[in-house]
Amino acid sequence: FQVVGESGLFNPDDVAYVQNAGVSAVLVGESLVKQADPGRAIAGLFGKELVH
Ligand SMILES: O=P(O)(O)OC[C@@H](O)[C@@H](O)c1c[nH]c2ccccc12
Repeated sequence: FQVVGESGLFNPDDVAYVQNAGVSAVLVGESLVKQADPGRAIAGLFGKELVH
């Protein structure tokens, strides 16, 4: 089965933290809907800049 990390993930450190704890997917809500540019916010969460 898949373990999902959810809630309270606001930055790349948070995502890395739950990944280190063994999750294979993340569910992010608040930190994305508060961003003006969700695509960029997703890229930022995973430590990548979007090509533009
Ligand atoms: O906004 P956050 O803290 O990133 O959380 C996202 C998500 O985990 C959360 O919205 C959620 C997970 N399961 C739910 C079920 C119903 C409503 C909301 C949720």
